[in-house]
Amino acid sequence: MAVVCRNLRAFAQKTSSLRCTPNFLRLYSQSKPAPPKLVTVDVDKAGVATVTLDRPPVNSLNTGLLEELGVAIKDLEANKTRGIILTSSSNSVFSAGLDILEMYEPKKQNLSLFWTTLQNTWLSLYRTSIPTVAAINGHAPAGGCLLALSCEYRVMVGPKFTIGLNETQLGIVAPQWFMICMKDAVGRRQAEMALTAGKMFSTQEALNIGLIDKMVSNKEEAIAEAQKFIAQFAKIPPLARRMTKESIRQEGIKYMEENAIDDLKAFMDLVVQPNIQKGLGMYLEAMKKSK
Ligand SMILES: CC/C=C\C/C=C\C/C=C\CC/C=C/CC(=O)SCCNC(=O)CCNC(=O)[C@H](O)C(C)(C)COP(=O)(O)OP(=O)(O)OC[C@H]1O[C@@H](n2cnc3c(N)ncnc32)[C@H](O)[C@@H]1OP(=O)(O)O
Repeated sequence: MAVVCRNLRAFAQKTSSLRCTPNFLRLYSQSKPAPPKLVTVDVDKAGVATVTLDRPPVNSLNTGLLEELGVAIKDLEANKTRGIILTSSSNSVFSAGLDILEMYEPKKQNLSLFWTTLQNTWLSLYRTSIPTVAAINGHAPAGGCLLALSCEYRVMVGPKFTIGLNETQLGIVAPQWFMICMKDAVGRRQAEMALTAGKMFSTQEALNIGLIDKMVSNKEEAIAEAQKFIAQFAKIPPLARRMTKESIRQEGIKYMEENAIDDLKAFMDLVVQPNIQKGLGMYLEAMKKSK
């Protein structure tokens, strides 16, 4: 029932007029099949989970997908999974980042839920004691790059895909915790250059600055490399590993624990500004026209 309720809540979030009331749940569960899952989880014989983002066409991160991803991580932690490989069901996009439709002409309550779900899911992924690898099998702009950066190791299919925190190109500032993730991976100097320019890196460029750890030529190779990375931890005492990861990631963890409310307020205040709303509308229009 918990899973059904979660799925229904995710569905209700997609359809602003519906609410997850008991009556709605009863009526809905009697009359309609469950909505498709946005995240699938497959655990192999070695106990390694492949977590696949599955929200066509571009895995843009809406509240429903983020919530499912957060729940999947918690479930895998409870089941003592040996590793998590985060990947995409698309063969050209890992994730297009935050779903712009969640931010365009939003209801206040939905916007708040969206951002807190992003914060919580990010923190779950960033701090999980389970070894994490992003198998990046397509473009990964902005929030898509954030998800990859939150993993411990990044294998990317190249050479034609791009990755980066491109927020300044969109006229916005990446939140502090996005910046911390980039600094974690490439160091302060490269992070400053990447973020101020909002640079999208080719796979080779990303490899050169350490934004990704390995370039491969297809998804199967990416998964195999991810499995190899995870396998090395079989010989490492888990408590020592967990404490080391938690300690080395302290800046990001502490930042979110201490600033989640201010971060939410800053986001909410910014998004509803008329000039930002106008910009979002134009951006959506431009994406449609570029087809
Ligand atoms: C832009 C945000 C601006 C302001 C926010 C305001 C305040 C926020 C403050 C702080 C938050 C800061 C954090 C932001 C992080 C983010 O993640 S913002 C999102 C940034 N993402 C992008 O800019 C990526 C845009 N997409 C692309 O570049 C391409 O789609 C991509 C290269 C990923 C794939 O290309 P392609 O395969 O050719 O697909 P299409 O471009 O044709 O897209 C297919 C349909 O998907 C829709 N779509 C694409 N990206 C998004 C998205 N992020 N959200 C919602 N919808 C998206 C696109 O419109 C097409 O729809 P259609 O089929 O036409 O209906």
